[in-house]
Amino acid sequence: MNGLTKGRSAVIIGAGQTGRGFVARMVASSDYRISFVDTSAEVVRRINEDGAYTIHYYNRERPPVRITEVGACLAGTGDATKAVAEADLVFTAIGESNLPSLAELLAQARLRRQESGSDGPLAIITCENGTAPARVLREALQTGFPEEARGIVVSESAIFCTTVNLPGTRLDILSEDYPELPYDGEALPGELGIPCLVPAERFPTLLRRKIYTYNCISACITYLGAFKDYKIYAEAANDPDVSGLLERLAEPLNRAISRTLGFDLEDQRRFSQRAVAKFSDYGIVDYVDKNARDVARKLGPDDRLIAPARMIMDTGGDPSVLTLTIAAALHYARRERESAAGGAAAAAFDPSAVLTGWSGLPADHPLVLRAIRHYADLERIGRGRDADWTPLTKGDDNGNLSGYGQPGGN
Ligand SMILES: NC(=O)C1=CN([C@@H]2O[C@H](COP(=O)(O)OP(=O)(O)OC[C@H]3O[C@@H](n4cnc5c(N)ncnc54)[C@H](O)[C@@H]3O)[C@@H](O)[C@H]2O)C=CC1
Ligand SMILES: O=P(O)(O)OC[C@H]1O[C@](O)(CO)[C@@H](O)[C@@H]1O
Repeated sequence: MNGLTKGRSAVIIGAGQTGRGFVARMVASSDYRISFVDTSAEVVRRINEDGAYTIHYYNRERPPVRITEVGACLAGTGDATKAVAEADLVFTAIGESNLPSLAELLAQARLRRQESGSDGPLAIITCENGTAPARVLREALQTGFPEEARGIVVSESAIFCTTVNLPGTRLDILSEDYPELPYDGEALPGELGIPCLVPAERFPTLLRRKIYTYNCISACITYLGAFKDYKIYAEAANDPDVSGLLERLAEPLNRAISRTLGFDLEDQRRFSQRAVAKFSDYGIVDYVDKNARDVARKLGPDDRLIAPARMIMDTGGDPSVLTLTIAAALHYARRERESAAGGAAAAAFDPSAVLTGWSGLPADHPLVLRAIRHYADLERIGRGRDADWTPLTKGDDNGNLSGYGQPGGN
């Protein structure tokens, strides 16, 4: 225990699977008191009633970790502002697209801090899957609260740890045994007193690489797996059609990322192989639907499918595995709309309009045209594990999928 850090306070905004199940474990290994802020009254109530919960590992040989003496405040209350104002370190784990909604809370907390004479900056670390979560939060702060923004430092981290709620419990978590949280040490210099937090340089580039490799591969497993009607994530990853497509994706993706972001190709290959190996591990029980949430975000211009597909095209590779995944993601979005509207929205779903709206690409962009053709291919083949995917997976003489030819063609 580091005596210098004794009595410090950490606030984790977002008491969900990552906040409660991973970030808290990273912080609990140091001498910070932990409190949560969440919009869910139910989660806040449970944390305050129980004051503790357990993180179990997929690897049953590792003893579970008990997180104790925790409390929580409901977002939007004075208690939440007070907790953030008094915090030595604040984490967010609420989803990148929700970050702008924190600007007011953080600005009020900063003001309160100043008024109470404690003038140090409010230090935030985002724990979100996104390509630029710190920028998203900084921009919201600067737009809405330019004065207070000057006293708020925003760093970002990369989450490699899979966590799921443990069914049948109030707050317990099932977690991968991941030991550390890498974060942007240039944005937040200085000793934090939390050994599991590892500062890294060039962090915005590292985070983009993570989203465009690890989360890109994950999105392929998820949406292709969802179209085949898998529920368990590792089963989807081990499906022969899906794993064959991942193999086909690996080289163009690795070359594109290595060239565009400046990583050594061999190192990039190992990085992507590790991701595939993890996602194929039946011991890490994760769910297709959990990974499929928020399709609009995942089809955004800078996110895990569109940006790497463009990088692959720009470096002369075949982006068809990604355009097929984009098509499967559109089918997922359509099914979500249908079930929300009781089936009524089926006829109204225009995949091209949805994709151009989310991705920002024009309707005649080669990636959009390919994805829309794949959308029709998938419709023809039909859902389920027994559908014959040979027309989609066999590739042409040049190794391109579906005979769609070279990049730039459609
Ligand atoms: N669960 C996982 O395995 C992984 C999650 N992540 C990332 O972690 C972040 C959180 O994801 P999960 O924990 O899985 O989601 P989750 O849905 O389990 O938890 C999110 C929590 O944030 C709360 N929340 C939402 N908006 C809020 C706001 N404005 N203020 C306060 N609380 C708010 C929700 O009520 C919920 O309790 C996301 O950015 C996700 O991409 C990254 C890698 C792995
Ligand atoms: O909110 P997102 O971007 O789906 O991220 C969460 C997912 O990311 C992963 O770490 C990898 O896909 C999953 O374990 C997790 O469900």
